[in-house]
Amino acid sequence: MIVTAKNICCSIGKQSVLHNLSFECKPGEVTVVLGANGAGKSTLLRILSGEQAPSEGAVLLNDKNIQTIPLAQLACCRAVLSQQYLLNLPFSCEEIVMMGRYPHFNNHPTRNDHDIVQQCMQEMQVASFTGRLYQTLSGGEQQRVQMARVLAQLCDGNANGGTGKLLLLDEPTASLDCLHQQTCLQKAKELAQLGYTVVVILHDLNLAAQFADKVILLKSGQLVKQGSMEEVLQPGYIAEAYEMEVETWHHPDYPFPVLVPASHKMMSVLKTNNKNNIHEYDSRSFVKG
Ligand SMILES: Nc1ncnc2c1ncn2[C@@H]1O[C@H](COP(=O)(O)OP(=O)(O)OP(=O)(O)O)[C@@H](O)[C@H]1O
Repeated sequence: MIVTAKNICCSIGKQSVLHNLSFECKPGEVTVVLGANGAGKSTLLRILSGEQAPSEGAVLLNDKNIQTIPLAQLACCRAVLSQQYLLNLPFSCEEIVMMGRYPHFNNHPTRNDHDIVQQCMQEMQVASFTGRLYQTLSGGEQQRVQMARVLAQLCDGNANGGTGKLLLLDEPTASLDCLHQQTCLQKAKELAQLGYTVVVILHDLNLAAQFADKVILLKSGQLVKQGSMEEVLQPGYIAEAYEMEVETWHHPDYPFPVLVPASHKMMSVLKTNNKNNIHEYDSRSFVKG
């Protein structure tokens, strides 16, 4: 599914939150939205999901204005992981994941729905929480259950094709440990490779470097830069968006750069090329093991 944002503007009261944003998110790609706190990332995601209408401009899904697509139809092809889920009712974990299947059945879930719930719980490593009350889980465990729910919403069982599906994730790794950050974004990448269109808000520049095909970098609701990961994750653009200096390090064994705050230099293991603020490791300086 091609997602086209056309001249998106959003005002809340007198505050202009998003200014004239235009971009395209394509199937097969993970698009990462970056920007400082308050830059407008979550507002943009709500507009891309159809939950909120822009003040001006439009979001098109395969050339169709998302605001004209019936909710029941939208729920079968796009899933959203929001930042926070406050829940006061005593649902079990599998009941939460089953909520992702609600758009797909009328009164009772089928065997296929139950199978998909189990499969998605296994993929997010939450199958062992079956029978547990959701509220009794830790923050990161709850986040993984919510991720299983959005996967279940878009899953179509054995076929598992991704054509025509849109996955929107707002800081999916915020509460996750480093292993589960990798599991979660690896899953997002796999789904993109199956043909899903995936949009992820992240704060960690290094996770963005590792998983993004495309990056949209915002500052105060305006586009700083959009393009491939290599084009956008440049010290100059990062400084503009975050008012923080970073350095970009490259290692010959890794296809993506490492971004570090400029104050934390490891001069002993670096060969410095200050011209572009880019550093290259001397790999012989590292001892494996
Ligand atoms: N309902 C609202 N009423 C007033 N201001 C709002 C409302 N929703 C968002 N804003 C403001 O709009 C701006 C963008 O908010 P948004 O949540 O999109 O930022 P964000 O980039 O997702 O931030 P963060 O990284 O902190 O999650 C912020 O300044 C926020 O205070």
